[in-house]
Amino acid sequence: MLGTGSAFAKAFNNNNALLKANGRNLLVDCGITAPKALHELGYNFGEIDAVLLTHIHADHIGGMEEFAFQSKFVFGRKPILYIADTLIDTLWEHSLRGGLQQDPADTLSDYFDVRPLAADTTHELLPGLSVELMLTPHIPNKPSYSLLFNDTFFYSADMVFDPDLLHSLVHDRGVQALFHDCQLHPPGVVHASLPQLLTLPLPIQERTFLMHYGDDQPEFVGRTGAMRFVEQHRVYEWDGLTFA
Ligand SMILES: Nc1ccn([C@@H]2O[C@@H]3COP(=O)(O)O[C@H]3[C@H]2O)c(=O)n1
Ligand SMILES: [Zn+2]
Ligand SMILES: [Zn+2]
Repeated sequence: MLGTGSAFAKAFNNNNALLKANGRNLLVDCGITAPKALHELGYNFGEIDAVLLTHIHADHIGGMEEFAFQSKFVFGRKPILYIADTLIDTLWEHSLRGGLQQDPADTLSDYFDVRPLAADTTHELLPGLSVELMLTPHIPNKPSYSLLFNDTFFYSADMVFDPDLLHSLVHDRGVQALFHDCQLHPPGVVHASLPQLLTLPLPIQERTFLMHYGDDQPEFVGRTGAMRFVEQHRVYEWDGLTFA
């Protein structure tokens, strides 16, 4: 995990991940802190093969300008950008164009190999790694897509509490682990709050790991029921069924 912090956290980096599969590197979101977070772990953007974005908030896309510029002008390559088809226009027109547009580069495709993803369909991202984008509620009229990797690992985008979805993932779809954003202090409003997540039944809590938390997270260790915190800079090994 490059970071496990909320949008306003200062003790933690933005909630972004580096997912490795068969020697390839996929960034899961690329927020404001991602360039420095990668550097802290000994990576540079030239080693990132692809990025997958969940939604258009700066803690999830704020590092994309540097990723684009470094890829084009430092490393001379065009990384793959996996993104929901509904987000492409907003990402370019309303977030990145102001910085990246320069003659003759006038589109997102001048910087990235853009691969639009339809929701509710399984897509192969890298050898051995597939994803299904699930539109999950975050802010009204603002699409945000949670991620289901290899049918077994759910990684929430920012989303409000949706216990029916979590129940269905575990009991109908056999999901083994859920990384979920968590607002430690209620009300959640645009995220699931810890008190809400604590109402989940034990079998779901046991599979749930909390991320996207605020700076006072250490005060909540031991107060999360059967749920555990995702830890920044920790490497989670995942064999398709379990984490270690
Ligand atoms: N309606 C909103 C919109 C945003 N916010 C806060 O701004 C943050 C943007 O990044 P985030 O990670 O989605 O978390 C959001 C809220 O903290 C909020 O609290 N209410
Ligand atoms: Zn966020
Ligand atoms: Zn958000």
